[in-house]
Amino acid sequence: MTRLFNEPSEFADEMIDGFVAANQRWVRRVHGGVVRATRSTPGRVALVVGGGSGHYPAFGGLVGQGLAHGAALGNLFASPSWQQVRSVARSAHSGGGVLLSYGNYAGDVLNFDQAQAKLVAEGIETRTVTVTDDISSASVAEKHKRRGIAGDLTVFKTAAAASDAGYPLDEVVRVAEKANERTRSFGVAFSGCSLPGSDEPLFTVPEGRMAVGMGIHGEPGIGETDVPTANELAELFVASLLAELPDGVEEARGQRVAVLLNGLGSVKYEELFVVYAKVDQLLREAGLTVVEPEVGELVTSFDMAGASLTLFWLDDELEGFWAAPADAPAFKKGAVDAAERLDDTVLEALVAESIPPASPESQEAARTVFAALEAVKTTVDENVDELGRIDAVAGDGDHGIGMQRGVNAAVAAALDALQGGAGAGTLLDRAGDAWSDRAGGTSGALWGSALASLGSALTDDAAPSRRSVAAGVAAATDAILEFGATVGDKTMVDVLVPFSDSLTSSIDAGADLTTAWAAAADVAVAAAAATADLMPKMGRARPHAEKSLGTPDAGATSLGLITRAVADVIAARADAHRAS
Ligand SMILES: Nc1ncnc2c1ncn2[C@@H]1O[C@H](COP(=O)(O)OP(=O)(O)O)[C@@H](O)[C@H]1O
Ligand SMILES: O=C(COP(=O)(O)O)[C@@H](O)CO
Repeated sequence: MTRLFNEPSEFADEMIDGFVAANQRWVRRVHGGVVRATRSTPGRVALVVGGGSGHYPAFGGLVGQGLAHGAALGNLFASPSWQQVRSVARSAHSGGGVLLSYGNYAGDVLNFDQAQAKLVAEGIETRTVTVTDDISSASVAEKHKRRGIAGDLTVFKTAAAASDAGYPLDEVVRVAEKANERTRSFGVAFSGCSLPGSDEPLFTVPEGRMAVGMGIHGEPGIGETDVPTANELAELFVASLLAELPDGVEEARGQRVAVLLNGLGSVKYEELFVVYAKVDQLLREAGLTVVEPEVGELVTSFDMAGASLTLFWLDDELEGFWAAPADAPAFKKGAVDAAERLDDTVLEALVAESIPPASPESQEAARTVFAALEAVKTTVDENVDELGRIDAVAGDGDHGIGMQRGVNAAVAAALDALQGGAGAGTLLDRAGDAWSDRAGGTSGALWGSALASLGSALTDDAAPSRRSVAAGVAAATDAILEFGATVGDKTMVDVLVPFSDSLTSSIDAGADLTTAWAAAADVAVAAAAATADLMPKMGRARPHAEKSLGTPDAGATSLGLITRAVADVIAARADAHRAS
């Protein structure tokens, strides 16, 4: 369990502060994460990595010469927001384009993809390679769906070395994709982990048992056995990984492999070395040549007890890049050339954007929107634990705190906008931007997009009409549907679509906004409860499908609660107008 923390909600930020203070030789803080403290050669590809915090040395510990140029650092076990990724990429870019690389998790994909689209739109050539090395997480036929674990390191290391060799972006992508195809990992866990301030572990493994193939956020594995001896574990690791050769490798005998034996958080280095002795012996007996192995903590899962083995099947090109020098806080190899240190100028200072002019009617509407956001905040605060509990049944238990982080930031940004004279459109746009930036994860990206779309529909020009509100909700629904879920997948879409349909049809039938919204909120709350009967098909909950039957979806539940809270604000405003 985590013993040392101050305010749990501040843990990730305080951890990054300390990490940067202790590693100024290598890294500098930027909005959203860290970048190298040394100047990169102009025109070289910038490798930007990232993911949730709680996996140190992934991802900040892997920033430095010969490794990543920058890392976007999310909250604990939650992906960074697209704004964080974009900010780190802008700061790391030195004219040769950007390669985004990270483990294949739903929230990360969603946010890194959005960041990529924004970077491309502003003229920075950007590509992505996701890491999919965990062979327990999907079959070979679906290997593109696999999660990324310790294999992050081999992909990042070789991509960075290719960039240092002057390869252009297309070629760095080719090397990273080849490295990913040739990297295979297999992990086991002996205990779960507890996040700071939590009374309950996020997940557990029964005493004396070993979860085979469990993921680094407690995603279920492929089986459970009694805890084996160190030699038996080595045998399991090696046999499992030799049973699946990557494309382009016909037989194991005669191959050269880099080997990573990774501790997941609270297994001692000494234990790892005992396991490694047998791993090394077994690989040599199988006719493999081991090249520059690594034993230690490379990608962890907070204080989880467990380990993983990674085989990186080398060819001449990959071996050269694997062996190339690197100098990062948590990973060093050979000797890198001295590079010029950058000064401490704050990178990517957040420029406050001016508030565009708005009509008095839209400014008046902005006050109602602000009151609605405050009501959303109250509802989220009141339900934060329950939302976390629901999410923990099949997800990672952070939905409540993620929503809380998002709505707090949204209300603060909305207040700034209101004080600056914003109309309803701009206020919603600023609130959405702050929500996704601060919350990160899946729901942060979804809520950010939804508020921005609603804002575009309401504009700053006129008082919103009941028709423009319904059109705005429909636009927000379309924006969420862009993320790929459809009705029946057990997500917030199962609430948003019937809510929006009900609102539009009541208004088309002549209802006023108060009546139409209240009726639609009833539909939303009922639809949220009905998600209990569905099996999840998206996001973190997907692999836990059967566990989630009988429990509603967390994102659907919070949306149902929010529609009801906003209904009360709309009704109160209508009463006030009638009275005045
Ligand atoms: N593609 C998607 N489209 C719409 N909603 C989604 C999608 N993927 C996940 N969700 C919603 O996001 C919620 C998870 O949010 P949250 O727990 O805050 O994010 P994270 O999984 O990043 O921790 C789910 O309960 C579900 O309602
Ligand atoms: O947890 C992570 C990403 O999870 P999402 O739930 O998909 O946001 C992160 O730790 C891995 O980068």
